[in-house]
Amino acid sequence: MAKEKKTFDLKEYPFPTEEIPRLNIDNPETEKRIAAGLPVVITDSGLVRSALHWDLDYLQGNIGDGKFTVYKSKNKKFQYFDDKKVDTFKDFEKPMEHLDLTFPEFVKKLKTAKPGKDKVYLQQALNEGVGKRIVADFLGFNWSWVTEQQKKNKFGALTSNLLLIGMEGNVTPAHYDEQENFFAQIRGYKRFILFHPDQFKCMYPYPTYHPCDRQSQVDFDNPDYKRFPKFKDVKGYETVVGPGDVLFLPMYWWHQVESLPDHGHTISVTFWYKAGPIGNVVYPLSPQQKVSMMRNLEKMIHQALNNTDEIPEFMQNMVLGRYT
Ligand SMILES: CCC[C@@H](CC(=O)O)C(=O)C(=O)O
Ligand SMILES: [Zn+2]
Repeated sequence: MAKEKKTFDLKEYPFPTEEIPRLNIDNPETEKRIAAGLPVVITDSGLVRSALHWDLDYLQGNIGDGKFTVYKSKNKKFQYFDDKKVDTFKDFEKPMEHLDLTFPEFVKKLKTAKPGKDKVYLQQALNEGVGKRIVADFLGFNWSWVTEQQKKNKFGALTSNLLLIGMEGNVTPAHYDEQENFFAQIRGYKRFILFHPDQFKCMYPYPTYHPCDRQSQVDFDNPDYKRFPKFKDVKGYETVVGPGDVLFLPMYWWHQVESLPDHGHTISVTFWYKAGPIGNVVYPLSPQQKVSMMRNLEKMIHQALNNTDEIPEFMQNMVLGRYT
């Protein structure tokens, strides 16, 4: 008997979205969508079956006494920034604070956080430092399936399995990644809002040399349509993933991710894969290839000018009145 469809009270955004298909791992459509670079929620994969019992107590008892990367945010947003680029932007204000905490210190902060006060988000790559029961759980992941997907789709190497433990209401604002991602949900519910790479023109990412490279400048809660007029034309896809669900999140697809309010803290694990080898170029170029080209051109101009202050005028001189 099919599981009754869970319904959620979701915040309305000012753009239309379509539902991302939820397909069983054995449905032939599932692998077709992965091969086509289309998002799909894969049910009954068992990818993280050996971790579905993970909760804060179990993890605290078994994950080890090392330090974990935890971000703290004054609001609900956890916008990634590249520390290595911070000093190229003197007046850059870090959107969140990086703490290194033991697991018990993290759990205490998570449990004592006051509504509307600081929120915390643990984001730590699973590595050999974890306790042996966690290692056993990790080895129990459905590696044969995900490795088969990696090979079939000619993905590059597995780069990391990031453990994510977020408070309800936490938001990772819209951005894209340059890796393929099988996102496994273990506990709680996360809303994913995705946009096709061809929506780049509506998403206005920061410049590549900015600490928030790959992140959209648009504040979804208060869009500035003067600065970002095309955002009003954006069209998205969305889904809510729950325990056992795996979302295939293709490289360069934009996504905003929210730990649903009123559903408790969330636990997730990512399976990030490098891009595969570039085959022969086929025209017309894909939106993903055009994003990659824009990135390379921006980086080249930044390097050649060797002065970030000169870049805006250089870019405008090249385009305004000539290609506009
Ligand atoms: C640091 C990674 C955060 C994650 C989104 C989320 O679960 O909050 C994401 O963006 C991804 O898996 O690509
Ligand atoms: Zn991401």
